[in-house]
Amino acid sequence: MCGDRRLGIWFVLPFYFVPFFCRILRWLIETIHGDLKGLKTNQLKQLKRLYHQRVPGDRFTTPEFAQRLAAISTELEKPLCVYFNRRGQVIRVGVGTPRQTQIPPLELPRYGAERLCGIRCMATAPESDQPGTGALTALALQRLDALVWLPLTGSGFARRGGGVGGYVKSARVAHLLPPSNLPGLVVRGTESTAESVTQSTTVLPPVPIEDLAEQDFLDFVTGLEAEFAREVSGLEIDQAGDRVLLVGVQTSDRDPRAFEDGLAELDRLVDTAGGSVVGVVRQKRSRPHPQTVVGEGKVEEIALQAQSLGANLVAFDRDLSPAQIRNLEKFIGTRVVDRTEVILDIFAQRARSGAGKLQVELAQLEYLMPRLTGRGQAMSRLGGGIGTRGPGETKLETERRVIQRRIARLQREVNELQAHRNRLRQRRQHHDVPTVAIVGYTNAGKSTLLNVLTDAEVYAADQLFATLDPTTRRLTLTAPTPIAPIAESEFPDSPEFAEPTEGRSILLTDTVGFIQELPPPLMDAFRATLEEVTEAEALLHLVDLSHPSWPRHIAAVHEILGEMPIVPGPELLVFNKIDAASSEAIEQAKAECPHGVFISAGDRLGLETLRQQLLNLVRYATGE
Ligand SMILES: Nc1nc2c(ncn2[C@@H]2O[C@H](COP(=O)(O)OP(=O)(O)OP(=O)(O)O)[C@@H](O)[C@H]2O)c(=O)[nH]1
Ligand SMILES: [Mg+2]
Repeated sequence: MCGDRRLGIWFVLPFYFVPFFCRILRWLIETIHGDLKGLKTNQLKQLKRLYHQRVPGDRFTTPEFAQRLAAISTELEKPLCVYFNRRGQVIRVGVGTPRQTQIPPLELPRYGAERLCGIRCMATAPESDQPGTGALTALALQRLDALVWLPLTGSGFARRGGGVGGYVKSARVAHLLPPSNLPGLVVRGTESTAESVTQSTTVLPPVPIEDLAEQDFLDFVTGLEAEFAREVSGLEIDQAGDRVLLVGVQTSDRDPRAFEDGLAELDRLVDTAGGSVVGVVRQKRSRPHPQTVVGEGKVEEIALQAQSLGANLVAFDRDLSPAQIRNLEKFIGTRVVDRTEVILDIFAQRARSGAGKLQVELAQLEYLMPRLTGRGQAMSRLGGGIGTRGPGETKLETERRVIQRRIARLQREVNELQAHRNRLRQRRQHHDVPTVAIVGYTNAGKSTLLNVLTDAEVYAADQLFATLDPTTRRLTLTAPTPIAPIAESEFPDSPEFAEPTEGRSILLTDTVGFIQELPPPLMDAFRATLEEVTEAEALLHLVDLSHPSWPRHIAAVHEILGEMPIVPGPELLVFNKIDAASSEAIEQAKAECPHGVFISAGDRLGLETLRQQLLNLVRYATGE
């Protein structure tokens, strides 16, 4: 009997609770967005009722819906926006302009550059018959299917039977333009938001509302998407990697030349990482914005540029905090990386040897560790690209603890590697062969020089960070040939050159290239490799004299050497690529560094003088 009653309760309970939950659900779904100040309850109810209406999926609108919306808007004396999905269902109602009621980036579906977001907005406008920059910005930022603009007449009438009419007569449709319509796909330079938005959107002439209701919306949108897809696939054939928008922030502590150099270097880094730069946005600020690095307006401009140029990655020329990356990704809607991540990605692609891979993995994990939470919420990191290669992807999803354990293990392995290298070095010292490490900015020609001096076969290429692992080769320095080759006569030899000297064997080590503001995780992870430098008896500091920023490169190398725990031995400054350097650069270098040696490793110029100077350097370093 009692059991029967209990059963009965279980049977009846859902009838009480289901409607209750349905009401909560409806309340949650039927939210009215935007500025609700001063709205009466019955007006709110009227707006909520819009959620129960729908238009046929293949129509822009129906005259009835447009008139109903216009009538409410006229009564409220406020603009209204209604958002539809492709099935014609109302998914959002807002009081205000398209800008004020737009869907936050995280709530928007993202289908990639070849598709639109699947949502269209119908907006009433009490005052303007044409969408302005604000509305078009919203259209571009959300990648809306279309914006249907309904200018209000200011009056109207109620029909018998409940219908309304006369509140709106004509409508305008605005939509996004495929990238080829932009003047010059590669936009390098700053553009204002207004300019880029008018370039990436178009507003069609007004049509009577009845005529618009006759037009096939699905035909329109599939045609537009087909055009986007054609162009995007064309772009993808051209460039397989990431399409990257660079952002440079010139804070007051940055010298303008150094800033431009840094930006050019980031361009090169992105290129080396396999991405292609599609545009550059610059901003001058006294200091970085704590939340978003650049100002609010600039974030919007970046988002718009990324949209209109079809960029899928935004790279900043400075390091970003984990919170800044999260905020930027949320606003911009694409992945955001900083300079360190681009460099780490290059290292991940380049690492060949076990030791190199180990060090890169350690650096990547140390970098990613504080950035694990909330990263990549706005977009999938699947599918590869800058910042996703190497150990990143799968481990990102694993727990922090697992990663910490892995870091500890890698650290132990790096320590073992360090001990192994120590033993090798001790053996060399045991044989009393002095070591000279070739150091220098990345791409200076270090590996090329080792190859021409010792017939080594180290990989040398016009790429940043072509070398990650050190290579050591023996070089026998003998007395100079008495007749100097033609090239030598261009660069007068030092007085010692003519003196016959006896031969001597040295070990020459090619090392990983340096870069300004070397990311600390890399410095840490490459400790074992960099010790080759600190333990060398002397350094051959190679400088690419054909690079316009060579003085800055010298300073950057000195700065990194200064941070090393053991002070490296004496240094010989060698200027490379004189075949490609300007005569002014050669003159300036000679004036500033009178003891420098001038060579072209590529054209084998000045090598005899270099050998001689190396011998002197080694003698000086070993106290002979
Ligand atoms: N014009 C000219 N190019 C040179 C010379 N020496 C090297 N290069 C070129 O410079 C580029 C970089 O050479 P690498 O030897 O790989 O430079 P690296 O310093 O080892 O570079 P990383 O290992 O990437 O740090 C290659 O394309 C070389 O062909 C030179 O004397 N003149
Ligand atoms: Mg190299």
